[in-house]
Amino acid sequence: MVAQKVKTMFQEKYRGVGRILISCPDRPGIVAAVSKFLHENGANILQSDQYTQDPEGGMFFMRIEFFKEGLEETVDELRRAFTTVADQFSMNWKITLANRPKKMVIFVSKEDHCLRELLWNWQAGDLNAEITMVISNHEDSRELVESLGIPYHYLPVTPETKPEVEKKQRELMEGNVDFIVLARYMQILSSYLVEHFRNRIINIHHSFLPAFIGGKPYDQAYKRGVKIIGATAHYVTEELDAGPIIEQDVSRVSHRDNVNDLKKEGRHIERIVLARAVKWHIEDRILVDKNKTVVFT
Ligand SMILES: Nc1nc2c(c(=O)[nH]1)N[C@@H](CN(C=O)c1ccc(C(=O)N[C@@H](CCC(=O)O)C(=O)O)cc1)CN2
Repeated sequence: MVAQKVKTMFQEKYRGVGRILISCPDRPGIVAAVSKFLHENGANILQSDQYTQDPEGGMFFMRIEFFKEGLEETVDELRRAFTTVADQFSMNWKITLANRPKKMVIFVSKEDHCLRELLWNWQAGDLNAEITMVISNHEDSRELVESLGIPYHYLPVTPETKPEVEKKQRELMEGNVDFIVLARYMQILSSYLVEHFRNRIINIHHSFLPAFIGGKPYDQAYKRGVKIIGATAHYVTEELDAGPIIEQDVSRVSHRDNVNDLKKEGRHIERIVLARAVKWHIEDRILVDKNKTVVFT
């Protein structure tokens, strides 16, 4: 069973590995205090990244990956102990377990190239996640998804039924989701979902934002006569395609390309950009600062 094989592999590979993600007002002594805390609590730093916006007094961002024997059994005690350091520096922080797979729910409509990329990466063992279900407003991907033993929920949507459908989506995911990926899901989410999953819904927009927001971006790009097309992975906010950007990439096109040529080239970029963003989210590499991100790759 693919799911169990993926889960077991990561549990062994990342046993005892934890991550601390921190954002706080910058001031001297933060790195020293966090390093001292980890040393005093029997943890060994494996990787440390930090970034300060403005030495004159901006925000400070940090991601530390560490090893501590028996972490899985003592992580709650470590979190309680860290509050002293966190309070001293007014930190926004979290400590996560690298070997606990995040529960990922994928939303898809008819276009399945991004879904397929995520499933392929997951099967290959590159995504430490448990795909707990796929939700779609079309039946097209049911056979593919269920062939991998993943539950598939078909929930057609109209403007009139959207509120009750979103309520059903929330009910289906309850207790079974850490984050959502919109893999070319062509429905605008209401604040009912967006607020509940703040900075935990990743969308792939098929343009190089902020260009060509909204529907049919390739048609917009073709009409504009662009020489570059792109894709953008971002966290979903109430405002369409305006959330914190996580990853982008581009590709050259020319006057010889029609709209379908743009879409065909665009599908390659969309898949790669979304997979990168999902992997970074799973690995706790993304910190959100207002409407921007800091990504520690
Ligand atoms: N609250 C948000 N929801 C969604 C976002 C977002 O940024 N905020 N991104 C979109 C993805 N998207 C482009 O990438 C997009 C999807 C759908 C539409 C749209 O006009 N949908 C219509 C219905 C269209 C149909 O039924 O075929 C609608 O929802 O009324 C525009 C852009 C995902 N959701």
